[in-house]
Amino acid sequence: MNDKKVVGEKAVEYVKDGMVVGLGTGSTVFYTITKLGKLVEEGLSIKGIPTSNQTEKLAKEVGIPLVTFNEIEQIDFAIDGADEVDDDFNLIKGGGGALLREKIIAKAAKSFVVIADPHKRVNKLGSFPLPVEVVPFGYEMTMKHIQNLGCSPLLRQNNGIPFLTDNGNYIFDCNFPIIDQPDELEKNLNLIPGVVENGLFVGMADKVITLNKEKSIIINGRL
Ligand SMILES: O=C[C@H](O)[C@H](O)[C@H](O)COP(=O)(O)O
Repeated sequence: MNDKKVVGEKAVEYVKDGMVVGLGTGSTVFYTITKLGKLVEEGLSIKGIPTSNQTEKLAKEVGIPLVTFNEIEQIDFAIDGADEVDDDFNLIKGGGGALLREKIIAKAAKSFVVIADPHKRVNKLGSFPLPVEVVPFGYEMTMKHIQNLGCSPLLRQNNGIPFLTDNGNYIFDCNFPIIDQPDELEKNLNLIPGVVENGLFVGMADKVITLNKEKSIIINGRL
């Protein structure tokens, strides 16, 4: 079994009948959502709230009933992947461009569980370029302000056309040197006019499910 499947399916064990479940985005949580779909078919009663159009489509395909924010008071449990996880369980997310909705859902969840194959574990964040979502208006100027924080921002593109998030925004992938103070950087980025959100998730993960070198499941965190 591949690593993503192992951690992705492990997270499902925390999902209980009656829960509203935040459904993350990406190739790891794909396995979580697929497995949840099977359990729903067998009688598990949950409602999902998706973090992207891609996840909404997948959840519908596998038969998970979905809700929107106007139908719920809170999210019981959110499950998502990450691009990097540091020793303090801070994350870089947004490799797939879904960081804004992912952060809204993680923040709204009573518990937020991250599933990460071992390659995602780092001592300090920063090897993976940090995704920063910006509004298209004035993005050239927004880029300069981001650059002044000490990175080289690269506008994410597909065949020469700017990548658009589900929210109609652009993404800058920002190469910072090692990120020593992710909490400070997260705040400073979000103070720039034009920045909608950035992919630093600081102090948000309650639990991280990963594998050790021997491929045994390791579960760390606060839950
Ligand atoms: O925007 C995408 C998300 O933040 C993903 O959770 C992250 O990129 C990890 O994705 P994957 O599980 O495909 O590595």
